[in-house]
Amino acid sequence: MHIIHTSFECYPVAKVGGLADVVGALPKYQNRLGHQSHVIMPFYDTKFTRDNSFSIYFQGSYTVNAKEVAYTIKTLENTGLGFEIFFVDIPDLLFRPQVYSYPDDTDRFLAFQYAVLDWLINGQSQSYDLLHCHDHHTALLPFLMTSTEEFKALKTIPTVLTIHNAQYQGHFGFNEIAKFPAITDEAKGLLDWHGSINPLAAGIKCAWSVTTVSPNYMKELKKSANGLEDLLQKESKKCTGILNGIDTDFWDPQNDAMLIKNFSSRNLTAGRGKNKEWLCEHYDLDPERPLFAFIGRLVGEKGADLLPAIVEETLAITPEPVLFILGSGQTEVEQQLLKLKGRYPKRYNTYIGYDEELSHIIYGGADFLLMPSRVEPCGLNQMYALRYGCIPIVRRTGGLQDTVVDIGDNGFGICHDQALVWDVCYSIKRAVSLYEDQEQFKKIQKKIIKIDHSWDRSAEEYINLYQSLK
Ligand SMILES: Nc1ncnc2c1ncn2[C@@H]1O[C@H](COP(=O)(O)OP(=O)(O)O[C@H]2O[C@H](CO)[C@@H](O)[C@H](O)[C@H]2O)[C@@H](O)[C@H]1O
Repeated sequence: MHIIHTSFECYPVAKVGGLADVVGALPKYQNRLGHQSHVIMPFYDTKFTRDNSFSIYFQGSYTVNAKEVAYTIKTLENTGLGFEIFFVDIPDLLFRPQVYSYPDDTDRFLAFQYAVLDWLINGQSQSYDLLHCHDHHTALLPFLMTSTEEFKALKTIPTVLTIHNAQYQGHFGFNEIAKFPAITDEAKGLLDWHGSINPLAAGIKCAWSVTTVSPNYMKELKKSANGLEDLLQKESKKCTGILNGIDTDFWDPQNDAMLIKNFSSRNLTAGRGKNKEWLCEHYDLDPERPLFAFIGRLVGEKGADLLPAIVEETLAITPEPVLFILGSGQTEVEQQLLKLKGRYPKRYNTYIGYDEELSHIIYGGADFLLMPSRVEPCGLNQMYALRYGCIPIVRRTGGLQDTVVDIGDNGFGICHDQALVWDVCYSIKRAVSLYEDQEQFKKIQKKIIKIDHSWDRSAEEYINLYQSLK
């Protein structure tokens, strides 16, 4: 099949979170199954675009509501990514250093989608068999393809919308309807959800198929989806959950160039020990104690607001653990975490910011990874942690529930039910007991490093889904 993924993130071009990891890996694994899977994304002003060469593939312009906008489609030369990647260049709107968080984000998302559709109609000799859009930033594509005159030439192309996170829906007011091509009242109804234009809702209504990134998250969304639960129940027949994979070419402790020391199950303890040593030396932590880490966006969904209290409670009452936190997000949480820095010498530290390399060393060196998420559609961190022999401590929610089994149930992780400080602290205590039983601790590490979460299986599940839509 000839597939095009549309996304605002794709690793290694631009990454804010897990969306980038998925879009940077899934097409490669689909190509390995004998398909032609491509990506199209915005052309940003980032290190990646400065460091690489691009060629012009197509130049065009779209007209929406009598306003003509010129765009250029670029391709990356010698991608080495395992898939072909195209970029929409609209300098005024897209060529910026950040992916999101601009006041005109709605205009940016719309312009990108219009340019993609115009290119698909006017700039392609071979048409695609399927368009796969990711999250609300590109969720209007199925609506535009089925419900507007301008883009109706594409209405026979099947569309799949993957919801990586239903908390973010991209809604805006009907006062911005003039930004759309002329549409009928019926089409207006498709854009509407509770009185505003809701791109994610429109995507759910108009896509041929809707997926979430784990089966359990799809079940949860039907009960609670930030206002979209009724819609997901109604559209239930076309909704499925497909668990994400991880790119095991890249996330491979044996060959990961970002690690201080590579390792496999044969030299697991020694190899991981070197990564832990480096972390403890650089961040002034005691290497003799069990090291608990958190990596992620410091936002409520990830339970990040609980972290300051978890640090204080844990270090006040338990003599053993050492904690390290890598993340950025809500300023208040960042400041609270920074404030705690001097208070527990050798036992707590934090790096506020985004650092891909450091994250790999943490997976390869920390003993336990904390994921007290309130919402976790799939979660990639626990899968990276497993592959690197770092035992996950997770709240039973979304994809975490699908991927981590508690040691008490003959499993390999530590699970708790609620996103509460007390629950997490209790799990930390259980983890310390496990760490004290080094024989059992190492046995579990050897077990988790072998768990297969590579994309092979999930890439095939997506292909089966696409083929069922033909
Ligand atoms: N400060 C930092 N420094 C370095 N690396 C950092 C970092 N903060 C985060 N990361 C990295 O970013 C990725 C985050 O993955 P998540 O699965 O937590 O994604 P996120 O919640 O953004 O995405 C959504 O989409 C993904 C993909 O579908 C779902 O798994 C998830 O549940 C859903 O919320 C991981 O690769 C992690 O290592």
